Formats: sequence, C-alpha cells, structure tokens
Amino acid sequence: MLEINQVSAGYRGRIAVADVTVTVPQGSWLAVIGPNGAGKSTLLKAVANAVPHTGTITLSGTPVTTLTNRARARQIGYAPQTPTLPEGLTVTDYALLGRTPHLGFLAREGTSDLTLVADVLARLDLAHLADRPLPTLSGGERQRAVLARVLAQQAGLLLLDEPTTGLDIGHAQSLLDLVDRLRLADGTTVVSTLHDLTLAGQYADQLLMLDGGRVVAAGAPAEVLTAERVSRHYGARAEVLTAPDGSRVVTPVRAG
Ligand SMILES: Nc1ncnc2c1ncn2[C@@H]1O[C@H](COP(=O)(O)OP(=O)(O)OP(=O)(O)O)[C@@H](O)[C@H]1O
Repeated sequence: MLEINQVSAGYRGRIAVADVTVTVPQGSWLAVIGPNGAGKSTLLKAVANAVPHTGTITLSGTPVTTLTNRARARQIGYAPQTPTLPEGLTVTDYALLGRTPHLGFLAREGTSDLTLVADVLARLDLAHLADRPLPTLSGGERQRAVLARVLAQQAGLLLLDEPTTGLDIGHAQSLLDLVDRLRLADGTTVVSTLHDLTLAGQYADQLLMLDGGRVVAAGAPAEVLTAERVSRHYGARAEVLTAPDGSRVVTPVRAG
C-alpha cells in the first residue's frame, strides 16, 4: 500500500504540488490527472524520491526517503515522462538494466533475466526490435522500450508518467492492458499520470485531479469526471458521456 500524506514538493523553494493526501491500496491503480503544469509529474517524482518533499510518503509502512537506492529500485519502477536514453545500447540491453537491482554484487544477468526480458519485449510488441540500437527507434517504440525496462524491474509499485504519450490507440491500449494484467496477477500497485481522461477513467480505480498544484477532486472516475470540472480546470468544451459498460467517455466539443 502506498500512503501519501500531506505531501508538498517543488523546485528550488518553489512549491509545484501542495498538501496532497491519498492512499493507494496494494494492487489498485491511481491515475493523476489535471492540466499542463498542474504538478502531476512532480507528485510522481516525489514518490520516486527524485525531488524532495515535505509530509510523508510510505510504501508498505516504510518512508520512501529511508529506502536505500537498491531497495527503492527493487520496490519502485519509475518511468519518467522524458527519460534520457543511454546511447550505444540495444533495446534488449536497455530492458536488461531493469534487472540490475535484482542481481548480486558484480553478477551478470542470467538465463531467467534474459527470458523475462524477451517475454516483456514480446508483450510490448518489441520482439522484432530487440537488437536495434535505441537511437534508431521511433517515438512510440522508444516509449515502449522505456516501459519494457520498468516492467522488467518487477517492482511492486509502478510510477508511469504519461505512459501512452506518442503511442497509437492500439499500442496504448495493449500497454495499459498489460499493466492491468500485472496488477491483477501480481498485485502490482500503479500510479500513472494520463492526459487521456477516457483511458484514465477506464483503467484507474481512483482519480486524483490536480490544478495549480492542489487537489481539486478525488475519487471514483464516475464521480470525478464531469463536464463542469473538465471545463473549469482544463478550459475545455467537453461532454462526458456514459459508455454501455458504465465507464465515462470524455469527448471534446467543437466550437460554433
Ligand atoms: N525541474 C524543474 N525546475 C523548476 N520548475 C519545474 C521543474 N519541473 C517542473 N517545474 C514546474 O513545476 C510545475 C509543475 O510541473 P509538472 O511537470 O509537475 O506538471 P504536470 O502536471 O506534470 O504538467 P504536464 O501535463 O505539462 O506534463 C510547473 O509550473 C513547472 O513549470
């Protein structure tokens, strides 16, 4: 279980996200939504201990600030929005980096690590690119390679910052389906930011909407996703429809 209690975080004395309190039960999915600059990435960075925070963030009762780097890497898989990819690595080499926290001192990856990585690459439709150097990938392929490294990490908590950016609708859906299956099979806890509000509502158990660094709504997707909120916080003309399965569909409305 991830517990975020009265957390504020920012950069060089400037607060970017303030006073956030939310509990994410083990095996559940929290989507952090809100307009550009709302503080979504900063909140994920705080959980990943990549920016300092006040308040407390605990994972299974342990403050994330007290975890060693290695323990943190075993427990938290973090896919930043714009990761810097090392040059000179193939997709397989890069995904294997996700296994590093599980290896003994100076140990090399074994057959089981290679098998696991091959499986993750296949699930992300990257098997045919396994030997390709990272700089030669398309934007969507790079994005999936980053997810491959994080999934190979087999951490109990996944922090996914805009995981579907640059992915076509089919690859976005299969990536979210894959994360969903991990969650259901292994009890992986997921915190993601998502700009696609319809996808956020379909996959997450709870939504946390931020605006100006503050929580403006939290709860089940059907409660949080209203046309009035989308208009007020995103400045968008939108309708919120209900799909046959009961999930919310947020659709923009053209002017005029
Ligand atoms: N490294 C940084 N140094 C200084 N300010 C930053 C830094 N990163 C983000 N900020 C600022 O913090 C605020 C929140 O940014 P953050 O990236 O958390 O927003 P976001 O909700 O993820 O936005 P987006 O949807 O555009 O990705 C913004 O005002 C941003 O300019």
